[in-house]
Amino acid sequence: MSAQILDGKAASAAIKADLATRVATLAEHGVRPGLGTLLVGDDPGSQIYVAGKHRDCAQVGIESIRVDLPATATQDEILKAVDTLNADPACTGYIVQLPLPKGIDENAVIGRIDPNKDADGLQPTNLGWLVLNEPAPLPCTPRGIVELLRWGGVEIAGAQVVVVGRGVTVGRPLGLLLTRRSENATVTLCHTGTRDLAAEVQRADIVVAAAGVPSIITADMVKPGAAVLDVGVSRDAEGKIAGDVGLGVAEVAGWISPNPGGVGPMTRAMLLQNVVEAAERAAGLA
Ligand SMILES: Nc1nc2c(c(=O)[nH]1)N[C@@H](CN(C=O)c1ccc(C(=O)N[C@@H](CCC(=O)O)C(=O)O)cc1)CN2
Repeated sequence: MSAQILDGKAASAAIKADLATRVATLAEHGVRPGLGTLLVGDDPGSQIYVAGKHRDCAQVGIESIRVDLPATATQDEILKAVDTLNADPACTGYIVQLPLPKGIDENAVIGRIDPNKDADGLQPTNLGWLVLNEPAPLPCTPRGIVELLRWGGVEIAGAQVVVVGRGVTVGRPLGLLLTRRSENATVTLCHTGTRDLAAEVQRADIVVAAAGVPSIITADMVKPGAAVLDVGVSRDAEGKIAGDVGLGVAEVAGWISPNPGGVGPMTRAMLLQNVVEAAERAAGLA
């Protein structure tokens, strides 16, 4: 068996085309959404992702505002930049690119974001709305994963999903999203304290690997026909991506997301979608 490809590039291109028409409609109502990014330091991966977000904005007609601070920026300087974005009327939504440099209190910075401008759905108020199942911007990678599964025709309702990794940008919110009534999956969240990872993965219909450990998911762990999504991004010395899913898994799985070209482009598309939806709500067009 060879797995069907969950092509995030193709799926995100269709989403972006739809968003471009919605941005044009907003323009007819005198509304121009603007996405801000705050990047601190020189992490090579973060530089690539932020540049991609600005390219995406240009493609769909969203204005973009880029704020870069050096790796030496203090907590106070970062909070000041957050306050400036909170106050900037041209910036209708923004993100603080993660991770922040060592020594910075990440939660304090995210907590300072105006929840109404939180394009990432990671501000504590919005994560709280997600727990309460109330409308709010959703975290981009989990939302992108759900959309990619739907796009590929993978049955989510009733599925046994194993998520590997309990990080705040992927694993934890993904568990909340997939267990909503509208998705209705059963989710097991695995992490470094999981006793027998292989046994958990072996009974999964859908595996989401977001551990950041190269090739942690091997072919012998995967149930034949399962959907396997690779969210892991480790980089070698040349900056080349090594995913969490090992060689040979594609021969066993029913669906597989490439990495790059799978969940990453969906993450970026969902960020644009959050920005457009917020602008539509504000304009009374939602
Ligand atoms: N504030 C946030 N920080 C981070 C998030 C997030 O959702 N919000 N998630 C990740 C990184 N991320 C988004 O910022 C992200 C990851 C990957 C991609 C992407 O398009 N990847 C490409 C490959 C690009 C490359 O060559 O490296 C792909 O998969 O095809 C976009 C965004 C951590 N931080």
